[in-house]
Amino acid sequence: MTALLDVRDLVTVFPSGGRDLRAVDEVSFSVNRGEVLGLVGESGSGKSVTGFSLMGLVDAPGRIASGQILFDGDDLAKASPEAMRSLRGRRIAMVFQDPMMTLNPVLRIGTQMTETLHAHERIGKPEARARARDALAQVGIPSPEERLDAYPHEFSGGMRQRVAIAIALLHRPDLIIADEPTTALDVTIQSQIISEFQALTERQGTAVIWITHDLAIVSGLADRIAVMYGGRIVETGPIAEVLTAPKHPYTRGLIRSVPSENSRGARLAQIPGVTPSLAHMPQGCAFRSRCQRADAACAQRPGAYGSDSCWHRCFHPHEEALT
Ligand SMILES: Nc1ncnc2c1ncn2[C@@H]1O[C@H](COP(=O)(O)OP(=O)(O)OP(=O)(O)O)[C@@H](O)[C@H]1O
Repeated sequence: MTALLDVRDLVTVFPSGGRDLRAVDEVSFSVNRGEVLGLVGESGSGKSVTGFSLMGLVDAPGRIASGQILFDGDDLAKASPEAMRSLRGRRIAMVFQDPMMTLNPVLRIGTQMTETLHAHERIGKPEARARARDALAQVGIPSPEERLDAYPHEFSGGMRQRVAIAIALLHRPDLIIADEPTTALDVTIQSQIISEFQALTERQGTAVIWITHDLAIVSGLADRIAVMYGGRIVETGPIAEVLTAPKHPYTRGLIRSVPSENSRGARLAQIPGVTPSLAHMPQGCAFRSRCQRADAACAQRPGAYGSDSCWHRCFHPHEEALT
């Protein structure tokens, strides 16, 4: 089966001090139709910049320096700004941590939704309004007909994020990139929105890249996982396989730092040290400055070891399952 999205050796850079700093460094992964990929890593690991690269939304002077983003056969890394504008929202949509990245504060919700329907699908006003109302109802907005006439500030944070999700789903895109969409919300609302989002995307057959620093979120949500560190994917595979027998020391550290039922009250094992800044990324394996297994070999850049669908980048991988 050909993947819906096939990202190959993607490099996205931000120029600084006369150098191109690699925020995304030779990243490769694929997403099949209807599949959910969890893109996980600590703050600054390059998850959002990967998402923005796929959407053609990297802030200048940042740019995609090399690699391919094959989406349904077309290379988005080489697509014109016009082609990306036509694709965005319609075939690939993004939900951000802050819903105001999607919503225009001075326009009524209904106007925003019907304008995008008109622009992308050329449908008339009454039909667009009905579609917009149904989309709000689908994400659990009460009295959707009346709420179409409200402004974004008249919604609570959770409801505003629901509206942003409704807009992302409006054109039944093939792929949604969800960038920490529930992080700013309280835990109960968070889990409600996650399960509603999951049900809706499943019903529509939408593929999802779920970006998060929180492994607990993706463990119940994703089919596959890709773990990022220092702009690189260090391990990827089917979620159950990676979570039960993580090979990369960084993945193992992330899993150990997630609170579980059993660990309540116990000290969690934090990964010692901090993520190096882009300007000070170590040569070779980016994790080696924090890794207890690192030795001289790790000054070289590790290749991808394993199978096409399940691999890691480590010279000293763990072989045993987690206990
Ligand atoms: N517009 C920009 N200009 C310069 N550097 C940037 C820009 N955007 C991101 N970066 C840098 O790129 C690196 C990756 O950032 P990114 O936001 O993708 O990380 P992340 O894993 O999504 O973290 P978070 O969870 O905090 O959003 C960081 O070092 C960040 O400082």
